[in-house]
Amino acid sequence: MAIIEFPKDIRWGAATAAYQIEGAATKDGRGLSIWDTFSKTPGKVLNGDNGDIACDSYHRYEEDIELMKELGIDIYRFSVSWPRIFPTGTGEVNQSGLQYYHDFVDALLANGIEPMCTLYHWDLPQALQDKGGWENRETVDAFAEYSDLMFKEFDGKIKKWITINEPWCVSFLSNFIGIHAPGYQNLQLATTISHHLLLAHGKAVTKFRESGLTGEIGYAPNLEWNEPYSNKQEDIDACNRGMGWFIEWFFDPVFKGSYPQFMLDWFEKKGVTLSIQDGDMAFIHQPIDFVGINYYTGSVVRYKENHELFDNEKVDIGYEKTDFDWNIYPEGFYKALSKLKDQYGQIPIYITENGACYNDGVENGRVKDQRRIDYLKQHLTSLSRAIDSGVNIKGYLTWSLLDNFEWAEGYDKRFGIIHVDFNTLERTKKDSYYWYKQTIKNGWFDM
Ligand SMILES: N#[N+]C[C@@H]1[C@@H](O)[C@H](O)[C@@H](O)[C@@H]2O[C@H]12
Repeated sequence: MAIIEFPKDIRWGAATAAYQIEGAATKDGRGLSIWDTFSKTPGKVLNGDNGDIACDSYHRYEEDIELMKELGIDIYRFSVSWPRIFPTGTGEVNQSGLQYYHDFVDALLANGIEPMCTLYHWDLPQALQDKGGWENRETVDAFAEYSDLMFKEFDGKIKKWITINEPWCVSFLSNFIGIHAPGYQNLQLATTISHHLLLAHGKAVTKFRESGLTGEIGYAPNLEWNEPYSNKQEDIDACNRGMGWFIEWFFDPVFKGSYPQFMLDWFEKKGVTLSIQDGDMAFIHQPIDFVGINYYTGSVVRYKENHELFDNEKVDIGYEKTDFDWNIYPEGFYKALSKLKDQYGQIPIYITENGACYNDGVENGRVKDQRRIDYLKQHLTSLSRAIDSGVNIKGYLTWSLLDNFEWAEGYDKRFGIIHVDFNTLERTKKDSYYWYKQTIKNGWFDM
């Protein structure tokens, strides 16, 4: 067997998000979010599930923190529910919402766990959506106002900030593919929103820098790896378009100051234009302290004329799949991280999400999720290989600490290393929890 070892200073953590775990959807002045609306729209979420209760972490966070402490993580990524702070998105602040996050963050710190705070993990205040949501540039300014308040309110307590989680999901998955809130299917709308999200990121970074507060700030794009089916140029180009949707489209503006021309050209062919106002790119392109990478899967891709958005198709060559039917593709993790290093240099990277959906249940008080352990071993091996090749990895946070509300899949898809019974809300540590705990303690594992 091979020993896979990690640098002694790597951070080990876990991640969640507000709408997926908190519940208490109408408690203590919280306003409605687009996911409250979407999840209660018939047919949008499997089994009609919603986040009204979720894991009830709003009331049970002390138990969750005990589980984190036992696990041995030293950093925990969570998100703030924007409508818990600004019930209508701007204007009057909900002090109860601020107090909740103060109590939560204080409890993390008291247990030696550093908070990594995501400001936007998809739960846009419905009141802002009613005024056009991310298509409306006023939402960009509202996000900057919300971010500025959070920076100042939690100065000294939170020192790692993530502006936007997975802008590709917020823009294209939610407004072109349409399976996430608010559920539109309009490529021009989605592309406009992708720009406004990056602008919102940039304006929040500006607020952070202007505040002079201590800490680091970044964003958390997601990416999939596309492997060309052959070395034919048409297959290579088809792959690059598919990956360009995730990588160059959301990285070039931040790290190079402009959108990738090959993607602009392709979108123009599809009748999509990008309206960039003077000064936008300067906001977007300003330096950040780290980038969070969310990686789950990859695919073999080939050219297919006039097929879908990028004239390409995924080819099933028999990769094992998770219970979400996603390819298990750890090689893609290494290749994607290497591509980022080659294209964007030595940006500090936190793996802010990596994990797998396996729906193993509790049997005699135990959850035997060996498939999740195997997934984590494979991907941490790829991560170790990336570190050895010089990729500037600062930490690894698995998705997720808890089984939780998996968006359009509701509670049907389980990503946690801790099982949650959504009837009783009882937490059960899975075998993968114990494996991850030992790996964190050792700083290595036996492949
Ligand atoms: N699906 N899936 C699991 C996971 C989702 O639960 C997170 O909220 C997202 O940031 C990202 O999509 C990844």
